[in-house]
Amino acid sequence: MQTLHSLDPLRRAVAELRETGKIALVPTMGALHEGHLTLVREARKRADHVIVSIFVNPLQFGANEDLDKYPRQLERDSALLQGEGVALLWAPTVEAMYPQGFASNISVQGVSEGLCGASRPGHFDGVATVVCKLFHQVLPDVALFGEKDWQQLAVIRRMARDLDLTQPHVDAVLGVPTVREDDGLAMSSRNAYLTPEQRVQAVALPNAMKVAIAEIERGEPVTASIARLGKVLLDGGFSSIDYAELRDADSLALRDERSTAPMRLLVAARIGTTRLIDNMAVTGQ
Ligand SMILES: Nc1ncnc2c1ncn2[C@@H]1O[C@H](COP(=O)(O)OP(=O)(O)OP(=O)(O)O)[C@@H](O)[C@H]1O
Ligand SMILES: CC(C)(CO)[C@@H](O)C(=O)[O-]
Ligand code: BAL
Repeated sequence: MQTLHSLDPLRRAVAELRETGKIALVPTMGALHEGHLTLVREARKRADHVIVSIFVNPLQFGANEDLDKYPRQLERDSALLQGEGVALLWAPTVEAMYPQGFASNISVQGVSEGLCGASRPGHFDGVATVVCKLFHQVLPDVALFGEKDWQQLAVIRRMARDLDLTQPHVDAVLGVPTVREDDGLAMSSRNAYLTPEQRVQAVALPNAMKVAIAEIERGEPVTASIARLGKVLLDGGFSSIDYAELRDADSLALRDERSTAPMRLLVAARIGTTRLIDNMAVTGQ
């Protein structure tokens, strides 16, 4: 596996790989876990060469967020990716990604608004801008993202369609189902911030979501179920709820009572200062 940190060698390496087959891109911020490795394994099934990017993207962190303390473990991550048969690790420096004077921004309207877009202003502009750059740098045939970050996936799909990133080089933006710990907590690099006690409490998030979904699917009023979900989390050690909302799964539009489109329950909540997100399908609406 090659590891590259600047753009010219990356372009040369990508051109060489493309001569011998299809390329899949898996963008990450590192501190890899089984969720990321599942994306890599899915990528290997869909292309001849897998390129993984590791870049803790300053543009997508708010002023009071965890950019400085975000875990950086390049050596460990590199060994894991080597073991998964990855062809190339693209780990650009901040200067390589954002050269002096960088002044551009990709902003996706609609799907970026509300949910994480409301609690993390500017976050999805940062995500869209870096992912757009990654697509242009690597020109992948397929790019894979986790459903754990459901709204992010929707933003990237919208951007890829709007900016023609899916033609001619990028065939697909592929979502991969959320990989969970044995107790049901969605794997996330930020789980490492949890104290042992908070880690035990954190499982209330998927559990309370499953209860709320069962209630909603039985036809109980959505608002009451979501209010109970919030109370269970706050009683169980969570410090605040950023949002808990039922949305149209694809457009992320607010739920329309008469719609039969697939729905998604999306939640973001904090334990101490650690912010956890999760989302699950709601059927039978
Ligand atoms: N549990 C998971 N299952 C499937 N995909 C995941 C999971 N966790 C992360 N991913 C996906 O991996 C990619 C890189 O995510 P990232 O590096 O931000 O990891 P993360 O665990 O989501 O970190 P964070 O704690 O910062 O949210 C994204 O497409 C993300 O959706
Ligand atoms: C897609 C991404 C790599 C862009 O920085 C990031 O938001 C992430 O890891 O989910
Ligand atoms: N996993 C999404 C990236 C972020 O939280 O900044």
